[in-house]
Amino acid sequence: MAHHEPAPHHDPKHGRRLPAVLEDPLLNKDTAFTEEERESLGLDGLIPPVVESLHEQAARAYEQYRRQPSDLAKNIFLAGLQDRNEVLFYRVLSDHLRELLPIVYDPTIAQVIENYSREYRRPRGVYLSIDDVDGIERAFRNFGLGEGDVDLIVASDAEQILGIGDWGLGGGAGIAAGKLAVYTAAAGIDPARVVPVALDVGTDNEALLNDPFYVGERHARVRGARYDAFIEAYVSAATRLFPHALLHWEDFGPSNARRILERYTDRIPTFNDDMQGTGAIVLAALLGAIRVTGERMREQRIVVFGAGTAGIGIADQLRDAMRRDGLDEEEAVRRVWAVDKQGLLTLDVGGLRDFQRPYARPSSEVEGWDRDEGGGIGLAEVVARVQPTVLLGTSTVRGAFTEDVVRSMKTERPIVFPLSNPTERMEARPEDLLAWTGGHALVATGVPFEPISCGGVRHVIGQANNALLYPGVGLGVVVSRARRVSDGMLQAAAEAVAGMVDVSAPGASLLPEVENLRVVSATVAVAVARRAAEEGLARAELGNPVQQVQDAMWQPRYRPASGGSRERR
Ligand SMILES: NC(=O)C1=CN([C@@H]2O[C@H](COP(=O)(O)OP(=O)(O)OC[C@H]3O[C@@H](n4cnc5c(N)ncnc54)[C@H](O)[C@@H]3O)[C@@H](O)[C@H]2O)C=CC1
Ligand SMILES: CC(=O)C(=O)O
Ligand SMILES: [Mg+2]
Repeated sequence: MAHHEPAPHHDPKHGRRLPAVLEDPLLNKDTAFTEEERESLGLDGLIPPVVESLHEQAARAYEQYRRQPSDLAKNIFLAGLQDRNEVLFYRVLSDHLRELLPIVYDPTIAQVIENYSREYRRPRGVYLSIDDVDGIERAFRNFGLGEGDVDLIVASDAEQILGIGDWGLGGGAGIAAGKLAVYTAAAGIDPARVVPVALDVGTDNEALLNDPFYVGERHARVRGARYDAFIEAYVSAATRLFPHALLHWEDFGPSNARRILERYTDRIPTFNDDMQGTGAIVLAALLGAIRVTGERMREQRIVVFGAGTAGIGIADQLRDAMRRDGLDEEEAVRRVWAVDKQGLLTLDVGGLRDFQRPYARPSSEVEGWDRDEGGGIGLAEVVARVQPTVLLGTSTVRGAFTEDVVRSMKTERPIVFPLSNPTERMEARPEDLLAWTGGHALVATGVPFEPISCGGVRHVIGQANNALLYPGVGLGVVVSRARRVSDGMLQAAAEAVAGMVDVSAPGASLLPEVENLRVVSATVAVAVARRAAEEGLARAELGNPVQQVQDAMWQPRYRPASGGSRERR
């Protein structure tokens, strides 16, 4: 190579280096660089001579994708594409959203996370360690974005990834990147203005601790004061460096999830997706379901199976919805029965968590109810006694909603949402729920399903996954520059989603279809931004929110290249 002219950014001390635009996935266009760009950027002879359109590149990439032998391989292929060329990655993802979302996100993301260290190829985002609290600010600075350059940060400590438990560093890195890919595909959040953050506090997962390939800190999870100090250091560095950013929390353990949200929700724009995003999307699905049954929100009797982060997050939002429909706080709380490992939560069961306590029932209410060997009141007994109209699953217990349990709901149109992810954690499969109820169950699930035929009706299964909601919330916050994420903004998001659904045809989905995700997200964003303004929380002027949301949405298309600068946009 010594006899060649040096490449534009050649530094002899460091050997040969490709021009920066080919190495930066946010700038790279590969065969789509025009003749003029190739000349001005010093790319002549470094790319095959053909000049292709994004459309042509996307067709090739999709062919390559289709040839991958497994879902995990497909995800790894797409991650490689994202690392080379983000515009092309998002073009392919957007063009085939329904097919690719389950590969980039739920359910395949669970496998990606379980295999993170073994399949590790290159870094993405910022890795923060509890063993180097002083390095937090440096890590963010090294990422290369300045004040005003960041709209959104997704952080996870991976204690409760989906329903698969503690996955340490790879869990945090994997879920943060996956959630952000959905933000961009669904709501056009600019991929140059986001940061995925893995908060590595150790792991209690023995398989990881003993895996020679594990890339995280090799010690047990740190808890208590040191944990809180680490979270505080993360929040203060992030808000100091990126004062406009929305801080999104994902897949924390139940006690930390709630404690962290409560600590910061009145101080900064922040939200917990598992508690609030899930609560709002389930509210949206339930609003659809009661339009079918013709009942009111305040009339529902709701059994929540799995009273953790998601379960109680949902309960809180449904309680608030019943209050808005005329019940007082006490009456609304009394229409929710929470069941966890101990069985029905009553005031006398051991191990009640703070956030479960409001839903725990007085013991006098359950006198004479059947108890199992351990003394608890199991789901079957609760359902038989309560005769709920709504049964929600956030337990991670596969198959917990048996035929007997569902039949004993005895209501004509049982509303049953097995929400646990990934697929092998679902409380019931939708085809079974429909078969057991002669097609009468109103079903929505956390993972996607193809439509199901039952009794001559084609049932479209709504995906009650927070992915249908949080991207629009994030976009609404970004556009309005909201100071906080309020309950009113989440309510507005839920109602906006519900308002997009027509449930009049038999078998209709209770939620909008994934193909329409960009429309859903834009609609949610407008509703969220408007509510932020009404509540005095918007820092941006909102003259025309519809247009402002549209203008803010990043599109996967190439922009004219502007020299070979390594500056991120
Ligand atoms: N569809 C969606 O958008 C979302 C779904 N989820 C799913 O919900 C599930 C739970 O997630 P998190 O709430 O974050 O976890 P979590 O750990 O906070 O909650 C799970 C709860 O289920 C309880 N549980 C475990 N085994 C049980 C049993 N045999 N009987 C009764 N209860 C039992 C646990 O004690 C815990 O309270 C996961 O599968 C997750 O993927 C979570 C967030 C969003
Ligand atoms: C969807 C989601 O956030 C979860 O399962 O944790
Ligand atoms: Mg989650």
